[in-house]
Amino acid sequence: MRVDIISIFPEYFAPLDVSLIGKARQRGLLDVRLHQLRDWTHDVHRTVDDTPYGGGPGMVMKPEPWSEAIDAVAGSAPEPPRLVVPTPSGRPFTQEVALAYAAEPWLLFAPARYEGIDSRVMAEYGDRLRLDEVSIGDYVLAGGEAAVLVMVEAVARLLPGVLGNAGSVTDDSFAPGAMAGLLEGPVYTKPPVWRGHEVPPILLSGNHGAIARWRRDQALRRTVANRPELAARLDPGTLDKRDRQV
Ligand SMILES: Nc1ccccc1-c1cnco1
Repeated sequence: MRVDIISIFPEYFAPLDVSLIGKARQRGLLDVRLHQLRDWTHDVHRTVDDTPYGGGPGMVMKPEPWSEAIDAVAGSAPEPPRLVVPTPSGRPFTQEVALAYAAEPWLLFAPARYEGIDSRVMAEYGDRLRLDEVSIGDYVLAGGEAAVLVMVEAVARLLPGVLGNAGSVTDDSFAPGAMAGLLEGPVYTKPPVWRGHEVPPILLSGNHGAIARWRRDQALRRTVANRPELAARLDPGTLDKRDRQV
């Protein structure tokens, strides 16, 4: 997968050089290319923003640098990238969206600063680049760069070969499968007793069926406690009679 990111802060993406993503790039599983938006400005101040038409606070990112940058990166490629614009007013970025992105050969992220990008840019590229405006959550960030980091990590870990233990993907909280729709429950490792806290004995029992049952009970409890709206959506058919006792 190729990932292009256009930003006025390309240095923000240094974390993509390390850990899981860094290794995936070194192994050729992921091709991340960073671009400085200001390289497509033509004034001495390398201006990328201006005051909003209609008045109001803040500044809006000008359309010209973005269109020149997107054209330079995506060009007239026969198979153009999918354009992803992080915005608080976008549709929710979910594991389902991450899975859809992981199936794309090429993503182009356009993180904005200020009050956002002139909306004519989205109108210009909406169809040809299959524009997706997405939000990573209901909170206010200073810009879309942090959201791009979140999305690139969520997507890259789904790519074949990136995660060492393929099981990790299928065991995800939000991945399809036996734990589908449930939050992950508590996890433990050695030592068996730490500061007087014992590991739940069931986990040392070697009874894999009972362990799976216990883990599902714990996941269900945590989901009901922390995300009742997810618990409410669970398919009754997936809740066996013991689940209903939780
Ligand atoms: N708050 C923001 C400001 C600028 C660009 C994206 C966001 C965003 C994305 N998801 C939540 O917030």
